[in-house]
Amino acid sequence: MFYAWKWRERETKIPVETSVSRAAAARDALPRITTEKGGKSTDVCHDDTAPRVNFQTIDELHSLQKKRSAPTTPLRDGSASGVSGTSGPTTPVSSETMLQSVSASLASLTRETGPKLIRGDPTSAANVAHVPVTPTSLPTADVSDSGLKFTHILHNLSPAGNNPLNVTVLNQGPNLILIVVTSTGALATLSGAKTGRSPKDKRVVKDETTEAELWWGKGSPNIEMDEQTFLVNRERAVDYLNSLDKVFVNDQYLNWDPENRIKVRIVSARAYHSLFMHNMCIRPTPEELENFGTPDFTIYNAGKFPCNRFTHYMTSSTSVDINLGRREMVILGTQYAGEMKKGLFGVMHYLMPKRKILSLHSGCNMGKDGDVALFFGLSGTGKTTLSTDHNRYLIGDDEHCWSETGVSNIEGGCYAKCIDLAREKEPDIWNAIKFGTVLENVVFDEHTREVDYTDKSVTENTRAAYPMSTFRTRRYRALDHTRRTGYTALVAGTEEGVKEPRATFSACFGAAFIMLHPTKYAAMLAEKMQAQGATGWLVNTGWSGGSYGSGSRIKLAYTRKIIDAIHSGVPSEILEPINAWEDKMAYEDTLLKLAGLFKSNFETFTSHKIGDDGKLTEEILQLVLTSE
Ligand SMILES: Nc1ncnc2c1ncn2[C@@H]1O[C@H](COP(=O)(O)OP(=O)(O)O)[C@@H](O)[C@H]1O
Ligand SMILES: C=C(OP(=O)(O)O)C(=O)O
Ligand SMILES: [Ca+2]
Ligand SMILES: [Mn+2]
Repeated sequence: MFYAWKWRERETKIPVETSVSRAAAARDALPRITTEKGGKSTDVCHDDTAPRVNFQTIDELHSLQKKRSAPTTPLRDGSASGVSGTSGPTTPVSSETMLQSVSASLASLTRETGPKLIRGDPTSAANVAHVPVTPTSLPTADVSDSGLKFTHILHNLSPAGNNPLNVTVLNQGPNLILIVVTSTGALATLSGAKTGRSPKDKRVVKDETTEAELWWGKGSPNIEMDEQTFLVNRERAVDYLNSLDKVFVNDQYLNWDPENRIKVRIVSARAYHSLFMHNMCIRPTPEELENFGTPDFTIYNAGKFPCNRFTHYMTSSTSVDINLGRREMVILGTQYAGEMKKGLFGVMHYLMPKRKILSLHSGCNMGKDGDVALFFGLSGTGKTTLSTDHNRYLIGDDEHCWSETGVSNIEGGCYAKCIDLAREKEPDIWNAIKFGTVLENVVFDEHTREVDYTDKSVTENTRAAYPMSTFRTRRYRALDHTRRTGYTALVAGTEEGVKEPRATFSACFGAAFIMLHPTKYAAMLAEKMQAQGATGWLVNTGWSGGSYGSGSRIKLAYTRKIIDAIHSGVPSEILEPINAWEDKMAYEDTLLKLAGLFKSNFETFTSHKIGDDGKLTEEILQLVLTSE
């Protein structure tokens, strides 16, 4: 059984041949299901009441972000220096249709049919476009205060032009974390207490369909919740959003392949989240926006507003909930913007394989001759850095789809780690940090507003989110040759609680985002590599010359040279890692240890059968066992 998504579903069969060589209109609410109650998932969930290392209060967090300095250039504190812009809507979308659609998205499931909406910024009354809205309900006994007021909708704002995002940003009030314009024009902000993703707080609704289709249990990133609990959290987020004076709404696309793109709506409380998704998702043209219609998937991002810990399945005040049946995601108790993009990536990991399209956690670029390279790796291994190559066209830095016709980027922007970012080392990323770019959790000088990229006071996981239009790019391109490079490790910072690199075998170089069993993606990868004659390379972008502690991270310049060598067809023998280790015995020991970890990790997958006869599982296992 498939969910009734609005697009044409193609017949999908999991390919069974392998061998890696050269390689809908709203679905009715689901029937309530019963799930095991009690402490089933206590081993995977965490308690976030542990004291923070760096800050205890919002004021302390703010003071971490601002470096003390002597005021050389007097700038007026906080306010709109260097910022201009007028308020009011500029998108030519049919206002009434959009408002009705957003009102339906924000409707409480238990009270009014939808909030009363007005376009524009309430803080600039003169410029607000009042659009007549048909009253959704007359006051009755169950009406709420939020049903009596108007909510201002800031729809598809962009950072530039006549749009008021920049002004809006600075007008969020004293209790909220603000955005500050830095010396390059990039907008710096804080994500609050959570500065990385919260995989232990991610929940996926288990219903009769997802129970059968998704990967559950040991090793899986999908921690179950039931439909009813999802609705409780959804209502919590919607009620919170409806209590606000203004709400940001982004209507955008995912996937540059026009045949396989989906329409997403992001409803959020903070300008920063709206601007982040404006940069990260594909931006519709005014005409496309006019005819946007009903989104295929909606995110309700309540940001800092927490979940209720007395709610079933909740083990902290953060909850990131995905409901594939309702085509909705709810975010409570975290403002880290990466949750939104990676949440949508999970949705693509569910939808695309149904259409025989392989979703990939990878960077991607293309040479002048049309050769395509995919860079697989967990967070911090270099997908963004290495796919941003001055001599090649950037396709995308993180999320791709490999279909029969080519590789396409899912997103419209990049999300670069910027710890220790330097102009000389990474000029392209450096230059992308300008007006419109969102800088998350970086530290800047309070007077000059120059960013200090070496400063980890807030977090090591500092980020820059910028639109792809910054680079020479090819958005979508038929595939000629694919070279595959891969390495996996878990670096500090991107996930809460990870403080130093850890050896890990993350299925598909991104187990946190997959929805189906890893062997399904593995089978598709094997088939596609074989069909396209793709070559795979394992490139170490991590420790060289010894383990973490004694060795050091291989220089970025050298990694780039190795990748250049791969592109120009150098023989693989010269790229032997043992040559870099002085202590050959230590190398052998580490290798053996790693092989042992790899083998025991793989045992998780041996029980899973693909296809009717499990032949593919056996073949993959055979490959693993003979490669020792
Ligand atoms: N040899 C190397 N190869 C790739 N990145 C490196 C290397 N040495 C250091 N780095 C740094 O590691 C980080 C890689 O992060 P990023 O490219 O954002 O990873 P990902 O996109 O895979 O999460 C960057 O800060 C980069 O400067
Ligand atoms: C944004 C993320 O991805 P990456 O670190 O791979 O860029 C993340 O994992 O939160
Ligand atoms: Ca987190
Ligand atoms: Mn990245």
